[in-house]
Amino acid sequence: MNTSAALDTLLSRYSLGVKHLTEPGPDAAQLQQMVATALRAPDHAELVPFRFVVVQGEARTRLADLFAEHAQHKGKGAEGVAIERERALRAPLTVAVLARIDLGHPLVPAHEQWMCVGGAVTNFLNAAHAMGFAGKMLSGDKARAPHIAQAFAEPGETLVGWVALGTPTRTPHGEVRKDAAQALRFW
Ligand SMILES: Cc1cc2nc3c(=O)[nH]c(=O)nc-3n(C[C@H](O)[C@H](O)[C@H](O)COP(=O)(O)O)c2cc1C
Repeated sequence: MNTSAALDTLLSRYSLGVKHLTEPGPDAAQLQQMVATALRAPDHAELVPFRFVVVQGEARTRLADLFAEHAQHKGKGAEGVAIERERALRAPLTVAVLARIDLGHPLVPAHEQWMCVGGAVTNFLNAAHAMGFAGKMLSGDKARAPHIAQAFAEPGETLVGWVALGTPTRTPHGEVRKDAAQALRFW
C-alpha cells in the first residue's frame, strides 16, 4: 500500500454541490466498493446502523417531485420550487442515507451508533473521491418532512439526508481553513 497516496486522497477530499457535478456518476460496481468502505467504519457490536438507497435515472424525477412539493408547501415561489427540482435532477446520482439507531441497546449508546453512521458516510465520500467522483452530503428540513422521510425510511429509521454524486466539473477553490492544532491536544 502506498501510504502517502492514501493520505493525499484523504487530505484532498472536498464537497461539491450539485451544480458542479456532471455525468457520469459511479456505476453499480463502484457503488458496491463505496459501500464496502462504509462498512469499514468503526461499528461497536457490528450493528451496521445505516444503509444507502440509490436514486438515479428516471427515479430522480420522483425525488424532484417530492422536493418541489415540499418547497410549495413551504410557500416558495416558482423560482424556489424550480431550484428544489434541480437539486434532485442535476446530480447524476443521489444516495439517501438512512440511520437505524437502537435507543435501547444494552451496550452501545445512541451517540456511538451515530458516530458509526458518520464514519460510514465519510468513508463513502472518501471512496467516491478516490475514484475521481465528487459529491456533497445534503439534508435540510426536507429530510425531516414526514412524507419525504417516509418515502425512504422504514419504521425505526431516520432519513439523515442525501449524498449527491457525480463527476466534478471544477476543483475546490480556497484554502482548507481548519487548523489541526485546534483538534489535537496531548493530555
Ligand atoms: C449530515 C450532514 C448534513 C449536511 N447537510 C447540508 C446541507 O443541507 N446543506 C449544506 O450546504 N451542507 C450540508 N452539509 C455539509 C456539507 O456536506 C459539507 O460537509 C460542507 O459544505 C463542508 O464541505 P467539505 O466537506 O468540503 O469540508 C451536511 C453535512 C452533514 C454531515
